[in-house]
Amino acid sequence: MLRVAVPNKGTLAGAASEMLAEAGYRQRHEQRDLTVLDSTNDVEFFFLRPKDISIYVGSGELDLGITGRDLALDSGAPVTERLSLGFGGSTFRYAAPNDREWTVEALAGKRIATSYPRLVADDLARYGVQAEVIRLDGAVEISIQLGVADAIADVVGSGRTLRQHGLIAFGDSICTSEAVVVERAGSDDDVTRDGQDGNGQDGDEQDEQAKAQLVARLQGVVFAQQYVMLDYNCPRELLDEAMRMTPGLESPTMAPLADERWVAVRAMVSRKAAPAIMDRLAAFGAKAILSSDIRACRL
Ligand SMILES: Nc1ncnc2c1ncn2[C@@H]1O[C@H](COP(=O)(O)OP(=O)(O)OP(=O)(O)O)[C@@H](O)[C@H]1O
Ligand SMILES: O=P(O)(O)OC[C@H]1O[C@H](OP(=O)(O)OP(=O)(O)O)[C@H](O)[C@@H]1O
Ligand SMILES: [Mg+2]
Repeated sequence: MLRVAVPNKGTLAGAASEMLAEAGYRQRHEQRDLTVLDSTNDVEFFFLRPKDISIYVGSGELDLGITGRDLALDSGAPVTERLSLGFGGSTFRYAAPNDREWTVEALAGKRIATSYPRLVADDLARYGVQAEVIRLDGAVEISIQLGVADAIADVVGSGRTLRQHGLIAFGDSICTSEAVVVERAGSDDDVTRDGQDGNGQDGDEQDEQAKAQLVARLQGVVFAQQYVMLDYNCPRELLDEAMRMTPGLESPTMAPLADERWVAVRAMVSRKAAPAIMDRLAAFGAKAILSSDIRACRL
C-alpha cells in the first residue's frame, strides 16, 4: 500500500486535494479527517501540516508527499523533488521598512524574524553575515512594528502583505517555490534491478510502480492545466498556415467537413498562448474556434 502525505491546511491544501481527486484518487470529505484509504488504488493518504510532510517522507515512514519547495528545504529532511505541480508559486525574500535602502550585508548584527529559520541561516551563511534569526510561526510582517525584529524573511505571493506593512523586499530571492511532490532522497537507489532493496527485501519494485503511477497521473493533470484543446474550421486553402499556428504536440488532427471547402482542425495549445492564437486564427479566416479545458492526459 502506497502511503502519501497531503497538506491538511493552508495555501496548498485545497489545490493539492483537488489535483489528487482530478487524478482519480479518493480525497477526504471531512476537513478534520487525518487519513483517507483509497482501496481502489491501494493508496492511503495522510493529511498533515505542510511543514511536517518532508519529515515523514524523509524518515521513510511515508512514500511520497505534497509540500512546498521552500518548506522541504527548510525542513532539512533528506527528500528530493519528483514533480513540480504548478500551484502555490511564491518567492522567499528578505524585507525591511521601506524608509531606507537595504542590502543583505546590512543585516549583520540585526534581528531577522522568519518562519523558515534554516533557509535564512543557510542563506546568511552563504553571504558570511552574522545575524540573530528569530523564529515565528506566522504573521511575520507585523514583527518589526511590534519591536521584536529589524527585518524579516518571508514568503511573498502578490506582495500585498509587504506593501500593507510598509516593507520592501531586498536582496536576491532566497528561494523560488511552488508545490512539489517529494520522496525520500536516494529512494530510487534502494531498489536493485531484480526488485530487491539493499536489505534483500521484496516488494520495493511494486512500491516504485505505485509511486510512478501516482506521479504520472498527477503529471497528466499538471499538463492538462497548462493546455487547452482548440477546435476550429479552416478553409482548405489555408491549412498549411493553420498547421504552423497550431502544430499540436505531434501534429494537429484534421477531418474533412461535409462542405469540401472546409476542414475541421483540432490541436492542443498552451493555455497562456490560446487567446492570442484564437485572435490570429479568426483574423486569418478560421471559423467556429472553440477552446475547451482538458482535465487529465498522458502525453
Ligand atoms: N501568499 C502565498 N502565495 C503563494 N504561495 C504561498 C503563499 N503563502 C504561502 N504559500 C506557500 O504555501 C506553503 C506554506 O504553506 P503553509 O500551509 O505552511 O502556510 P500557510 O499557507 O501560510 O498556512 P498557515 O501559515 O496558516 O499554516 C509554502 O510553500 C509557501 O510558499
Ligand atoms: O504576498 P502576499 O500575496 O500578500 O502573500 C504573502 C503572505 O501570505 C502568507 O501568509 P499567510 O496568509 O499564510 O499567513 P501567515 O503569515 O500566518 O502564514 C505569507 O506568509 C505572507 O504573509
Ligand atoms: Mg503562512
